[in-house]
Amino acid sequence: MHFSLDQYHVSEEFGFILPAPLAELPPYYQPWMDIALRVTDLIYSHTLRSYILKMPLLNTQLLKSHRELRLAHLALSVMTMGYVWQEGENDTVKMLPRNLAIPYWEVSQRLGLPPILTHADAVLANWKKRDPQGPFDIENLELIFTLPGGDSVRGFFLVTLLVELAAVPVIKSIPVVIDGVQCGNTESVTRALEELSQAIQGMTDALKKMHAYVEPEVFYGIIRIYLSGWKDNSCMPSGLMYEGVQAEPMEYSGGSAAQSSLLHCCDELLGIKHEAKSGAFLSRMRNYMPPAHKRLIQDISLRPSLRVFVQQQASERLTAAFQLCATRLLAFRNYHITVVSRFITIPAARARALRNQDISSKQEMVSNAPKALEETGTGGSGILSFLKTVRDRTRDVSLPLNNRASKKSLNGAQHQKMQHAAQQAQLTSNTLQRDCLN
Ligand code: HEM
Repeated sequence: MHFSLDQYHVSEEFGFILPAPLAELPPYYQPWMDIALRVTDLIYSHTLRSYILKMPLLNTQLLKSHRELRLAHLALSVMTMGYVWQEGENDTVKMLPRNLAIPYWEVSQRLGLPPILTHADAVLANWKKRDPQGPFDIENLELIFTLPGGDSVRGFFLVTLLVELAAVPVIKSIPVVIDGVQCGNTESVTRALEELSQAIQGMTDALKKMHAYVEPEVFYGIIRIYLSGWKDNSCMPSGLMYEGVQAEPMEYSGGSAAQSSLLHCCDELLGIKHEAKSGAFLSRMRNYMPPAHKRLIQDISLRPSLRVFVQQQASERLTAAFQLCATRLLAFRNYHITVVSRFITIPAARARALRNQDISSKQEMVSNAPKALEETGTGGSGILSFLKTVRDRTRDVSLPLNNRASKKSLNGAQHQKMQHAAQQAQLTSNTLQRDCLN
């Protein structure tokens, strides 16, 4: 049967990004919007919690469309993160009040999303164009809701959105690859993999923009706490009670691009198998995705193996195209590790050093960062060792090229192009590894 993207809530133009998100809810929900749009100011004036406590309990049945529900979830998520973290890690709350918790729970249930800020909220559904006729580029984009962190928070969410946009051709190639494998069409699988590898390169290029738009100290010292959850978080050891929803507190992980469906799709398509502990974390992250996106990942995993097909066909051009996808995915993960070093590991070391010398001052943004986040993030294991394990398993999927055979079956220009691209990708990952990982 032909593999179609229609049933997965993804589009040929926007991939996993929610197309044209709404920026307004029906007027009945104005009390939510009035607060959600001012969350940052209300946090700075330490008044957000009192505004939320006075908010009316609204009926969610007036929310009808998927886009209305997504906007409502985003607004309620931003309020929740602000409510919990308004006073930093030392004065958190045990309970989310019923007038926020009940509608949040209902909207979450209808969407199949957890009641916490996810990648699907903050990135996929949190954008609008300044000039509606203008291009989809960062200068013409704005967030619908923001959190403390000024231009850096805008940059963090929008650059991540650009990575999602760069990956649209990845999503478009998936059905072509799957159908091609099923019908034994080597030529179409090869071409689709060549496009896919180019799109992965585009994702890495988009990720590089993080440095231009986000300041590491602001990310580490201000933004990160508002993305944090209440699972494996020592400053909220028993999670959060959602008043009027359940008598026991619940635990949820914070927002992270580990919840983006992109890399999960690439992994399943290329046949990358993760090690038990990191694999368990990544599978858990699938519960933080819109259910249709999670289903796409699962359905890819149920299809016959692309890697086995590539090995069976013994076509050098096909093998080279597969190999290029694997190498470029490896380069993306390596680059991501350098980003994490710059935005988390280095500022964390600085914060620790300042603390040890007892010279932490309010002026130093990193000194104000929550200590509880220094060692958490991934179910207890260190962030970098988790990311390196995931990276190493990506390397394992490689199908090295047999050089002599490849010269025979590819024409000269094709061969040179593939060789050059593969060498470039290899060089990038070698350099990155040498520079920052060892
Ligand atoms: C300043 C920028 C970024 C930082 C500091 C950062 C940090 C992290 C951290 C700490 C993790 C570990 C898992 C967790 O704690 O949730 C992670 C995982 C991950 N991040 Fe990022 N990230 C950034 C940008 C991005 C972007 C733009 C993407 C692209 C969509 C991305 C994709 C991923 C993926 C896919 C994982 C799961 C591990 C993997 O599959 O390799 N990250 N990130």
